[in-house]
Amino acid sequence: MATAQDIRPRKDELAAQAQYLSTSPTASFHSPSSHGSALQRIIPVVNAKHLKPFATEDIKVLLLENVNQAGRDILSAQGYQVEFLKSSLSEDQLIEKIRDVHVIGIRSKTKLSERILKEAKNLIVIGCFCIGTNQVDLQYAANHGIAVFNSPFSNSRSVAELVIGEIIALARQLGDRSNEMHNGTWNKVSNKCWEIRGKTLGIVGYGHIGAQLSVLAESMGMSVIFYDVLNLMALGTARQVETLDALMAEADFITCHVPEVPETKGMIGRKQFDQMKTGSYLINASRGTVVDIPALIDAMRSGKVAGAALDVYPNEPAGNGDYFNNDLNTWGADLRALKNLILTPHIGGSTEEAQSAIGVEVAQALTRYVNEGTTLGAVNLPEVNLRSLTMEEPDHARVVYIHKNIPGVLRKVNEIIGDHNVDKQMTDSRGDVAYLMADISDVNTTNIKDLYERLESLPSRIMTRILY
Ligand SMILES: NC(=O)C1=CN([C@@H]2O[C@H](COP(=O)(O)OP(=O)(O)OC[C@H]3O[C@@H](n4cnc5c(N)ncnc54)[C@H](O)[C@@H]3O)[C@@H](O)[C@H]2O)C=CC1
Ligand SMILES: O=C(O)CCC(=O)C(=O)O
Repeated sequence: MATAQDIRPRKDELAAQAQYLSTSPTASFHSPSSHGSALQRIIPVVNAKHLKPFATEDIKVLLLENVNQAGRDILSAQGYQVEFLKSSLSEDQLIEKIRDVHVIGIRSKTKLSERILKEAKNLIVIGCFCIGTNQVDLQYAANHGIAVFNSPFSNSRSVAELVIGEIIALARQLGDRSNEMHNGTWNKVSNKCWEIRGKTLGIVGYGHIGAQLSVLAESMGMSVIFYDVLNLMALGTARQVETLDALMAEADFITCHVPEVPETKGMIGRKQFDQMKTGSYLINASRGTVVDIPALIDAMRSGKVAGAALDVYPNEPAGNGDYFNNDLNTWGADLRALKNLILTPHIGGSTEEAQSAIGVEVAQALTRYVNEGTTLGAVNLPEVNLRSLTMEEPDHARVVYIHKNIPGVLRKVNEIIGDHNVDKQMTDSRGDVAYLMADISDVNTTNIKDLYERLESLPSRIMTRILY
């Protein structure tokens, strides 16, 4: 099994380095979930040396939840051993599998809790092939030197378009009319069917998706208001309101685009439904815990809410099949019986465009991290990057030292690597964890082994990797 200290000379791979030009996934003009980085680019270096940690055929990658082919191809092309599964796994199955792997790729269903990550002794990096990272214990991962990457906006447009479709479908009761026709019933009605022009859309969470939706909705003649914990620039003629209460009371259509965090759990509950205008509509394509579904059922039965669209649920099945029943969520049957309710199986980001873009973006981030130690775009570690080594620097090695953020560590590390020529070095910290990268020259495999062992023996050590 490959380990980080395995310093066998890598195969001679002189292929030019992939010319990554991806923007930093956390860079955004207003994203609150970004970690403060300005727009950063991975600048392609002519004649860059392709660093590798150890024999790449030893790197085991487990991809769950039908990760897109484009991403699978990038990882396989590196020579990694890639195992691909269409669905997610039960906790026990996952524990068995994760023990072995260095890289895991998931989407929104696989929960990487502390219990599971504790078993992942070889894991160095997690790729969330989606936006949300609430399914991963990010702090536990950081404290154990496991980097986490996601794709923060590649499926935003797909979600926004789905919501636009749903606004019209709800206003015109399209789901019900279509179901009736499928059952042979002709039911030509205009009662309580509306144009969306001139209606007010209330967006809860004005991030990547909310802002995109704002532009689309205005172009169809809607007025847009939004509520966000941050003070944000309103696009077009949209208007930020001070409170969620104000948004609930004013909007005709309310759509949720907040992350799953403790503050958003049950954010739309009985009190909020009471505040809504009678005959208004609710859409949730964020996370299932954001809306109190029994309260929604009551609000729809009473006529307060005239229609709703749900794409996400507190419990979602691991794979496709006949699972949307009361075993999954106790209120499943009550929900399914409601009129003018569009239920979709978490497909907000499920378009060909989004999935292949996400596949490429996350697979490239994983490859860069495994091969070069670059953390640009990581959601739980500081963002650290060094200019690439070139082919003219054959006896160089890159030291990656993830350590506890405590005083005195840099002095100790520099005592160790300072025996060699340190060409360049960068270090940054995030909370309790710090990440150091240094390129050193004129080192042979014996030096590298020695460096590795000395760094590993420091009490501050979380994880050491040497790439060359
Ligand atoms: N249905 C699906 O397939 C998909 C669902 N999602 C979900 O949508 C969520 C939003 O995605 P993005 O727009 O890309 O995220 P984002 O991070 O760009 O925006 C989220 C916005 O919510 C705001 N926010 C956070 N807590 C809040 C609170 N308590 N009250 C009001 N506003 C709050 C933030 O300030 C931010 O502006 C994701 O976290 C994910 O869970 C994302 C993609 C696909
Ligand atoms: O497509 C998926 O599996 C998950 C989409 C999603 O919810 C996300 O990107 O956060």
